[in-house]
Amino acid sequence: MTAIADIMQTAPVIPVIVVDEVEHAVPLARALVAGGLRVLEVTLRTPAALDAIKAMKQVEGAIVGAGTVTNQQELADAIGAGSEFIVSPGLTESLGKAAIREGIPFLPGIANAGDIMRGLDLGLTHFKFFPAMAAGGLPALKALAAPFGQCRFCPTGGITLENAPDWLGFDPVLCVGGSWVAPRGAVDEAEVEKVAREAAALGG
Ligand SMILES: O=C(O)C(=O)C[C@H](O)[C@H](O)COP(=O)(O)O
Repeated sequence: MTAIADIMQTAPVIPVIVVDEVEHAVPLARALVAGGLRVLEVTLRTPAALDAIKAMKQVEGAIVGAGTVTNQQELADAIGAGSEFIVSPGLTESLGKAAIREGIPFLPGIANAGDIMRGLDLGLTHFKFFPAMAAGGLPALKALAAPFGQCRFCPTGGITLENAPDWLGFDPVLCVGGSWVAPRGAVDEAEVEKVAREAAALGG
């Protein structure tokens, strides 16, 4: 199993995906992977999400995980669907312990020092900074990261092609998450691939 640090360093942008119709899953994953974004976070926000995860895993090169995992039941469902990593908007002790017990790469959300300290208590060092822009943007993450030199981050929430380079220029940031690369609805594969390619190029 790939460690969360490796997953975070696979591509500079993790698409945050909302799938309403399972038919959209494979074309979307195919276009994103073709554009160079291999790590795909499918949010458990829609009834189609678990089937979308199963379907996307058939796309060669895709590393498919579940997002918006908020409790142990959702964790079990996500793992059952074949998720290769788990993203959560926040961090509870019960979810953190369960993810560690399962041995699945886990990226929980943090937004303050207490959240980070709860993660460190569990042995976690890699976090999603969420909601990145609303929680104070890059100045907030710089201030938060300073006392926690061992931690690495994936800012998500309000990230765009335009502001992503600023975030990625900060050393503790390994990647960013964003929905801008994965529009909802019917998939124009050529267009998604083009937008993904621009995002993948942020990695230099
Ligand atoms: O669903 C989750 O688990 C979340 O944590 C929320 C998402 O990460 C953000 O909604 C993505 O933010 P945007 O790129 O600004 O659309």
